[in-house]
Order: sequence, then structure tokens, then C-alpha cells
Amino acid sequence: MRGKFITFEGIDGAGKSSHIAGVCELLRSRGLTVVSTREPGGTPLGEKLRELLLHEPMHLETEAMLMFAARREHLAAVIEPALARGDWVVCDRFSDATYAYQGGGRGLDRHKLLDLEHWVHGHLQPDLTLLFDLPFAVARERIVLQTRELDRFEQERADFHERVRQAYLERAAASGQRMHVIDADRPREQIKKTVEEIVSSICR
Ligand SMILES: Nc1ncnc2c1ncn2[C@@H]1O[C@H](COP(=O)(O)OP(=O)(O)OP(=O)(O)O)[C@@H](O)[C@H]1O
Ligand SMILES: Cc1cn([C@H]2C[C@H](O)[C@@H](COP(=O)(O)O)O2)c(=O)[nH]c1=O
Repeated sequence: MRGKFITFEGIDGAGKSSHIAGVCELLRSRGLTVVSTREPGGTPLGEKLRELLLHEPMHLETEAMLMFAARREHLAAVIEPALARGDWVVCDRFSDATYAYQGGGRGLDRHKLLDLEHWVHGHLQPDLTLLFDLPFAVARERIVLQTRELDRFEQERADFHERVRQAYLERAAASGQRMHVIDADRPREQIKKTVEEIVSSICR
């Protein structure tokens, strides 16, 4: 039987990465084989593209096309073979991020993104997407506590991140049952409980 595809989304610093390992553990405890991966990245080529995308200035359309180029490689080398084997794939970001960041944040025409999406993954969509939602100011406070250098996206102004957040919420509202909005402005333990309840609902 084909595996399931779960993605995590949210503005930078929303706290999603903190919960990915827990979800993989939960799925493995139910006897499932899990592949945990991320975008942009997830393959040797994708990780090289990630470095460029996060640190090298580039034209907006170049950015969108490189996101989808990395995704094409990721789908071909990792995601599609894993799902075909019956493994479950847990991915830190996927195409919803392109609609939110390149579409909402940067203002790229949605039709161009639809064309790229159709080319790269046709009708394949995640079975479940967890959208970690919180105000930008809260996410920013969390990010500044980290001592590392901020990447190109994290360095963007508040209005960029507000548009990304809005685009995510609009996408969630239009997604039917696929996307679940999680209030991420709460203590970690409460979020963990919500995440586990949602993920458990698709394990049955
Ligand atoms: N519920 C929470 N309350 C307070 N701090 C949190 C919470 N969840 C995560 N953090 C902290 O916020 C920071 C960002 O968390 P994390 O890296 O999980 O976010 P992220 O959504 O994956 O971010 P990015 O997309 O930028 O990689 C980390 O320092 C993490 O320890
Ligand atoms: C997949 C994808 C990602 N991004 C942005 C979003 C983040 O700012 C970075 C990735 O960093 P993270 O630590 O893994 O969150 O890339 C994007 O703009 N468009 C995309 O499609």
C-alpha cells in the first residue's frame, strides 16, 4: 500500500521543526517506516540549491524556479520512491511554502506558480499539512534568541512575513481537509498534544 505524505509549514520561527522528530517517533511507534526530509533540500543537489536560495541574492522568478527544481529532484530521488515502497514521508515544507513565500511574500503571479507546480508534481499533494500559525512578532522573538546568522528570508521585513502568514492562512482555508491550522503561540507541550491528535487521525 502507498505511504502517506505529511508536510509541516509556517513562517520562519513558527516552531515546526521542534515537532517533526516527535511525529516521526509517533509514526514509528505504530510500526510505520518513516522518511524525514526537508525543502529546499533533501537530496545532495537540493542541499546545494538550498545554500544558494538561502544566501545568494537572485531574481524572484529564479528563486521560484530553483525551489521547484530542487523539488523535482527531491520528488524523483526521495519522496516518490518512498511513497511507492509504502513508507511515510514527513517533510519540513513543500509547495505551500512556495505559494506563501514567493507568491504571498514576494508577489509572484499565482498562475506562474500553478504552471510550475503542475509541471513538477502534477496532482500529487500532501495527505496532511500542519500549518503552524502565530504572529510574526512572536516568531521573531524566538528567532533572535538563536545566535546564528539570519538567512535571506529571515532578514526580510515584518510586512513580508505578514504577507507570508496571510497567504498560508488563505491557502489553508481553501484546502478542504488537507491543511490543519495549529495555534503555535502556545507552550510546546500543548502544541505537541494537538499535533499528535491530528497525526493519529490519519493513522487509523
Ligand atoms: N512553543 C514554543 N515556545 C517557545 N519557543 C519555541 C516554541 N517552539 C519552538 N520554540 C523555539 O523557537 C525557535 C524556532 O523553532 P523551530 O526551529 O522549531 O522553528 P521553525 O518553524 O522550524 O523555524 P524555521 O522555519 O525558521 O527553521 C527555536 O529556538 C525553538 O527552540
Ligand atoms: C520550500 C520553500 C522554502 N522557502 C523558504 C522558507 C524558509 O525561510 C527557508 C527555508 O528555511 P527553513 O529553516 O527550512 O524554514 O526557505 C521558500 O521561500 N519557498 C519554498 O518553496
